[in-house]
Amino acid sequence: MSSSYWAVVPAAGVGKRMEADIPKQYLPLRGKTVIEHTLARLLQHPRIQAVVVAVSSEDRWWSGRLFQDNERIIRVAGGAERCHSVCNGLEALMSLAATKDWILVHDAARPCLRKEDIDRLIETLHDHPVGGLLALPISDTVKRADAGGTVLETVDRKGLWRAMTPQMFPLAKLYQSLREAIAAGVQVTDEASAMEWAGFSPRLIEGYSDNIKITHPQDLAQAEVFLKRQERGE
Ligand SMILES: Nc1ccn([C@@H]2O[C@H](COP(=O)(O)OP(=O)(O)OP(=O)(O)O)[C@@H](O)[C@H]2O)c(=O)n1
Ligand SMILES: C[C@](O)(CO)[C@H](O)COP(=O)(O)O
Repeated sequence: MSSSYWAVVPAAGVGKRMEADIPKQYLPLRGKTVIEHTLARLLQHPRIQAVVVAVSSEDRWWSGRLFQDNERIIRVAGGAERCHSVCNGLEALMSLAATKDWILVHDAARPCLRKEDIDRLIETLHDHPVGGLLALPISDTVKRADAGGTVLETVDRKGLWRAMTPQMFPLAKLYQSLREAIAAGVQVTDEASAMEWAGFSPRLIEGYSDNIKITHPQDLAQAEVFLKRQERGE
């Protein structure tokens, strides 16, 4: 029997680095909010059953959004860190999905995700023993610096990639790995690092470079440009 595909969207952050008055996932972007673009990209994909969104309990912006009454959107409480928010989403799916169903975890702050990238993840990983994630090989020279910005060393970039999302793993394995890594005090900044800690080797899949995470103020204008280009079919 073929597996189903579900999405978990961590959307409970405050966006400190964005230096905005509201959480960055609710900032305006080409006539909608950032999160509305992100959720639309996932909901429009025919293979994705439903999207579990982790929203902060202090969130004042979610209610009244376009998706509030969408039956393919399940809201759960966010957590103190991104990994806790994702864990809460996975916990909700444990009573809805099969243990081997594939979960695509995607940041609310990445609104430029293309259907082709979701297609590539599913086509490449649907029968993979572990799962994997979208990523970009690093093409710049990489420096390590001290807190004051003084270069300490140039890092060999051979084999180095930047992780993006979605990150796609089987529900039960991901949920268990994430909970155990968190319990062990591991710094878990993405789902793949929890799977790696559990001894699995995720597969990296090169994605589009416009799948940026809106993190700093200038990223919003960049996302505007990328969405405009995508609308023109570029
Ligand atoms: N406790 C948290 C923290 C972050 N996130 C989500 O995880 C994604 C990626 O995290 P990041 O870009 O770090 O968002 P913030 O934590 O909001 O940003 P900052 O670190 O600048 O505050 C975002 O969609 C964010 O909403 C979450 O669901 N729960
Ligand atoms: C998951 C992620 O987007 C992969 O690059 C990244 O780790 C999120 O990090 P953040 O510090 O929570 O933005």
